[in-house]
Amino acid sequence: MEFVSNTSVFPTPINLFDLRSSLSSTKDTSSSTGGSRRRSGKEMEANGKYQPKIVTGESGYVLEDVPHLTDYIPDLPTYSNPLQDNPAYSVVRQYFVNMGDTVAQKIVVHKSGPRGTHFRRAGPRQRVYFNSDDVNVCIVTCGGLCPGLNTVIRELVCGLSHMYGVSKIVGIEDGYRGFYARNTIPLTPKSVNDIHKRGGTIIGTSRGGHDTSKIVDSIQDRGINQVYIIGGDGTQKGATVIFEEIKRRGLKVAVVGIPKTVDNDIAVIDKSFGFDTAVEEAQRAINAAHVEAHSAENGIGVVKLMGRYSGFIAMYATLASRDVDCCLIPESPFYLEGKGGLLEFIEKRIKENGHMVIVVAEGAGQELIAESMRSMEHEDASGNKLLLDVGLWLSQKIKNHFSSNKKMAINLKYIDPTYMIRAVPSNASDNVYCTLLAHSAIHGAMAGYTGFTVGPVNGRHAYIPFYRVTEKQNKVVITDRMWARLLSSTNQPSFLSHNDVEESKEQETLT
Ligand SMILES: Nc1ncnc2c1ncn2[C@@H]1O[C@H](COP(=O)(O)OP(=O)(O)OP(=O)(O)O)[C@@H](O)[C@H]1O
Ligand SMILES: O=P(O)(O)OC[C@H]1O[C@](O)(CO)[C@@H](O)[C@@H]1O
Ligand SMILES: [Mg+2]
Repeated sequence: MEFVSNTSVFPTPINLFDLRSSLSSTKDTSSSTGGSRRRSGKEMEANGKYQPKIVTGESGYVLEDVPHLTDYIPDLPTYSNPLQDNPAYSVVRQYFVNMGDTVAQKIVVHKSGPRGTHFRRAGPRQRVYFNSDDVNVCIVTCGGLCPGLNTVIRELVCGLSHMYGVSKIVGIEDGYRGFYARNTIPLTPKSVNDIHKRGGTIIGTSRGGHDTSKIVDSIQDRGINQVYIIGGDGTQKGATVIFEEIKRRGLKVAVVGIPKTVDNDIAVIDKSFGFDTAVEEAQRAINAAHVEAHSAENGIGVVKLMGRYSGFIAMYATLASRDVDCCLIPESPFYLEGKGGLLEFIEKRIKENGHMVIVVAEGAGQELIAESMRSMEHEDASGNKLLLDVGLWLSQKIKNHFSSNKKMAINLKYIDPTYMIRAVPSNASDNVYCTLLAHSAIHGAMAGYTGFTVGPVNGRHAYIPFYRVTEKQNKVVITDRMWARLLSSTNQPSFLSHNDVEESKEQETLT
């Protein structure tokens, strides 16, 4: 069986045979939310922190379940789901999710291998734990911008209102600190009707300012009982401690995380919303760099894209464009000078083609820059390390290289579209994805689940415990096929020695 590696929590393996009847039940009854809820006694550590709900079954099946309000508030009343009287949904055959449905984390399996980790399938349940008239919702957005934030807000408001008849919904202004330092913004289907056409977030966002007790005081004082928190890995860590404090106080408040990251660095989920839009927008910058480079003698276009610790945007934008000669990401160390170095490659490519385009993710080569510049080790308000500008640094290094000894006259143009790619509204497919995320989040909260993040796992939306999306970041695996595809498409050097490759493979096996 697979155990989570988070050291602050200790999984409790539970045999599926004890729970099979409730897990496989097709009907949601007022006394059952699924088998795992019965184990509430085992779920608390001595310090009161959440302990993962692990259910094991035959052939190495593991369910990493999410908390439920009834884990710590017994005998909560249930209500029939208003969706069954909704003309749009009542006609759908099997609209309610079977209580035993789970989603596999790994879909490539072997005949004799274990079935592996599963998550509870997202979707509406026959019985809900909130009476629509009593629901009091708040929505907050935290961290950096991402295309689709407004769409998620819109779909939360419209979904709550149209599917469950909820009318008390407010936005918390400017991120976590807004809970205790700002007024709330009332949100109605009418007021959010057009917001998906705009970039940014209409309720504002911020970094830093997470004060757990002040936030939970504010939730309690306002009588809020469903909290939807949209944000990246830092935000989901913040949501975890809010959930723990709410549980410690014994409040009937569902805490739901909706993962947001333009960098696509959140683990477990297939892809984050806004990522596709960002990759598409990055094409415009790469095209411009290509046009400039192609039209000049020995033209070089350098494009810096976002990606603090994960180079997904740079990798996908490069693969999509086909005009890029070299892509540099944080996960793949490179070096400039000497045999097999970047400068040698640039010289060769310019001689061959007369121009070239380089895409660099903002987190690439940070150790190299720190070696040649005095690093100040600054952090932002959330404690994220502030990066040195790799695009400017690289451009200067290339210029210096070619001007030294009058090697070759080059024409270099540096394009930095980083904020432009995340400030745009989401594209069509991201809009649909945001709708599904919002709806899955609403169904989960109404069904009494809490302390979870929602997201697609192998194409199926699932409820994922917070610790699984915060324990590690999603990164490009440079020994995977995708990075190999990129290397073969750009024909750039891998900058890796045999030892580096072996080390990287070892690390991947350990995680
Ligand atoms: N370990 C933590 N515990 C509690 N709160 C946290 C933690 N880490 C970050 N936060 C809070 O979460 C919010 C967002 O964090 P952060 O600025 O790191 O953005 P993020 O959610 O990771 O999104 P992005 O992808 O834009 O970086 C901030 O208000 C920050 O104070
Ligand atoms: O300037 P800000 O708002 O702190 O955001 C910059 C960071 O945010 C991200 O876009 C993640 O949201 C990173 O790619 C980037 O480093
Ligand atoms: Mg982050």
